[in-house]
Amino acid sequence: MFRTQLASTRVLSRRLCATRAAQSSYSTCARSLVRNPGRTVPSPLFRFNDGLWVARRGYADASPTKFSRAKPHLNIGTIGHVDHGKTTLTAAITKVLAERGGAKFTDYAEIDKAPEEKARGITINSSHVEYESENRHYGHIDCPGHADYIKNMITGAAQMDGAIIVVSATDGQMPQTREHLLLARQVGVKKLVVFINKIDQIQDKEMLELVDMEMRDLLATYNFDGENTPIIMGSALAALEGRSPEIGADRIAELVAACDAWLEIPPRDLEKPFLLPVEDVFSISGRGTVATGRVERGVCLKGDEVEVIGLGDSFKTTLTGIEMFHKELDRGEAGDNMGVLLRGVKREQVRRGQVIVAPGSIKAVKKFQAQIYVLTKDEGGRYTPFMDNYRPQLFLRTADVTCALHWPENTADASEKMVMPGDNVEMVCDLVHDVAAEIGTRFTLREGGKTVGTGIITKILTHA
Ligand SMILES: Nc1nc2c(ncn2[C@@H]2O[C@H](COP(=O)(O)OP(=O)(O)OP(=O)(O)O)[C@@H](O)[C@H]2O)c(=O)[nH]1
Ligand SMILES: [Mg+2]
Repeated sequence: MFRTQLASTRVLSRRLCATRAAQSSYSTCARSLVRNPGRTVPSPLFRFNDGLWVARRGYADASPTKFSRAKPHLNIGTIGHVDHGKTTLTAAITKVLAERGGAKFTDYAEIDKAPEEKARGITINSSHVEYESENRHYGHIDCPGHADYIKNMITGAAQMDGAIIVVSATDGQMPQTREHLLLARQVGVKKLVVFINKIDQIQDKEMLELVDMEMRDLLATYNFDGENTPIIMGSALAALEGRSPEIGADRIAELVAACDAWLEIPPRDLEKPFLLPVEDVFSISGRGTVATGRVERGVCLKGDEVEVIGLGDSFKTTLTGIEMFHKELDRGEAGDNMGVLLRGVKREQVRRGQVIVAPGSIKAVKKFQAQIYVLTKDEGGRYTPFMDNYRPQLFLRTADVTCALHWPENTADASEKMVMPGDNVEMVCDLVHDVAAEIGTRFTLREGGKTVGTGIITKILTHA
């Protein structure tokens, strides 16, 4: 019985979405994507990384009110189809937690009038709120429009460790529910919590069961744990308006508890394997070859064995010295700007664009599939579309290599398909030289001195 119902709701929702998707993409495109005239972004919320502005981890230090490092921090956000209640839910969470002393209430209007941060032509448009549960401190991102979600997730502006996907019980899953799920998967979100919203409008209990079943199916389709993912049903609006706690505030509390229990804190930079992108190389007479750069992740100790990877030349060596500000150190860690002395290595063997890493922790790749956001002309990007075999420069960490963009295998009409400025596409990047990269590594595409796109690796196709 469920199956037939399922099929018919699917047909219905497919029809509904076509109209809705069209509406929403027009309205969000029309939203101000203004080109940035300057380069500085005077915001405590973002930092510049690999040519992109990304939300700072623990950005809430900037707010003197509540932030304390006593509780582990997690970045999350609300995702889901337009109008399903993401912003209402965000406001409701702060309201319910404010009553319990874990947040400052941020009302709907405050969240929805997101600050616009403009940098290097990419407009970042998202709202950050913070709150505390029993065990954790959360930074929470809500975006005002569908196009912003896509862009922010690909560029890394909305770096989420976990997410709350909001689905309206009245509509069930819709196109952007699916699109955001796919993107969440692509950008490395491992776990989600589902909030089925607007249950104040549903009389029929079976309808709720149906939405629950459909969501579990859909989660599994995108490789999330469909069986065990917590699904909470409630009404964000009831919680925000302080009525019917059995579907309002109590359900919000249940949602936060589910986030605490189910969403995992990813390993932090210091716990990850060592990686130093090479920025510059010197030869110091009597001592040997020194490579400099800023440690991206992990820790290194003097005497460690390391691997130099990328640009056609990968080999092992030993760190015989670590230096920072002309001082010798025994240990370097993520964030340090340092020089490392490499045993028995000639200057010509090491080049900017390679990485020095813990052996075996990353490989060089020549070809990968990526989710790419193509900047519009108002964002500083191209004026015209491009086709298969477009060849921009790809910037990844300190590497800068030419690449050819192709449609993935089995794409219909690949030779005629165009990519328009403003599009979000999945394409294959074929590099002229190999570089160290992995799933989740971000890069930018540039042409003639301007950024034309940004991307994130979703699948490795060929190792060097
Ligand atoms: N009846 C009812 N309406 C709700 C509930 N939650 C949200 N709404 C209404 O649904 C509409 C959309 O809510 P928003 O929170 O703006 O939805 P959104 O997902 O943030 O929308 P976009 O940001 O435009 O994608 C508003 O009119 C809300 O008042 C709920 O639990 N019950
Ligand atoms: Mg909203």
